Amino acid sequence: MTVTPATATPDVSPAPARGDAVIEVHDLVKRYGKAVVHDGVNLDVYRGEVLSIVGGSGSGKTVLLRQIVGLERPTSGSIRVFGEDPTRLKSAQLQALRNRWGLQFQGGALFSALSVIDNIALPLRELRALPDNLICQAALLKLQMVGLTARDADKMPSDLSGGMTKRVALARALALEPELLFLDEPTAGLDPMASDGYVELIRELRRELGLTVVMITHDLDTLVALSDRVAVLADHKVVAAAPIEEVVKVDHPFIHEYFLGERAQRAMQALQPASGGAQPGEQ
Ligand SMILES: Nc1ncnc2c1ncn2[C@@H]1O[C@H](COP(=O)(O)OP(=O)(O)OP(=O)(O)O)[C@@H](O)[C@H]1O
Repeated sequence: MTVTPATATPDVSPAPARGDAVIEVHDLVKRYGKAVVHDGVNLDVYRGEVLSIVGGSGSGKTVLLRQIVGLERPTSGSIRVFGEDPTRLKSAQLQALRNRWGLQFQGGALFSALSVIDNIALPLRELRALPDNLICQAALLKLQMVGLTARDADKMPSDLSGGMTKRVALARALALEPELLFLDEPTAGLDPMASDGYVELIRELRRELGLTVVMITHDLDTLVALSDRVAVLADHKVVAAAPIEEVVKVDHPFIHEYFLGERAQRAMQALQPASGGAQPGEQ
């Protein structure tokens, strides 16, 4: 694809819905004292899509995710996930809602004193709904799903490479068979091969499990390989939410800098059909 010079104005409307909206963020304002992080953020995430959030350092990507999953309260505005407002639910209802998503947060450390299999089994044990032998079997299945084997089950986190650690964290995020997966910088710190392997894994899981994925990433290769749409956070709002090909046409300084540099142009070449990069609507 040829990257067209930016011509349009900010605030591109979201692409047509591919499914119903799983996440709806409307007029979100978030302030810490006088410091404004979000000032009128609007964003919908549709069932089955991979939506990536990009933005400069400190633009509020993680704070947005933390509000969506109910770890922080918005100053004003509304957030709905599967039609529910996480900030207004009682703890049992919030837990039921949380069971519908998996989180792999940046530095989402494994518990160092627990083995790989016990880390993966933890969310299932917390539910107290299954006998332990079934929990172990379920955790083993998740381990295999992320490309590891039963031989890795008894390893301790300190024995794992960076790529394996991310895969175990992903297996734990998938333990409760979520419909929705949040990934914060999933490939940060991985070498290019491990990063490519991880991207391929997410693609397969998404295809096989029909997951909706919301991902924060600085890594353009990951962004291009996985995203159906990209939401750009700048000026305290979402200034574009659209397929990458449309986002790059938006006339905004951050978008110029981020998408139209030399490195970006190389990553964008992966969007050409022959390369097998993610095509909008790919399942
Ligand atoms: N609990 C908090 N109290 C006060 N300020 C906070 C708090 N959490 C985040 N912030 C501020 O909110 C802003 C957005 O932070 P956030 O971590 O969401 O940025 P980000 O876009 O994820 O950045 P990066 O790409 O560097 O990880 C930052 O200025 C940060 O200092």
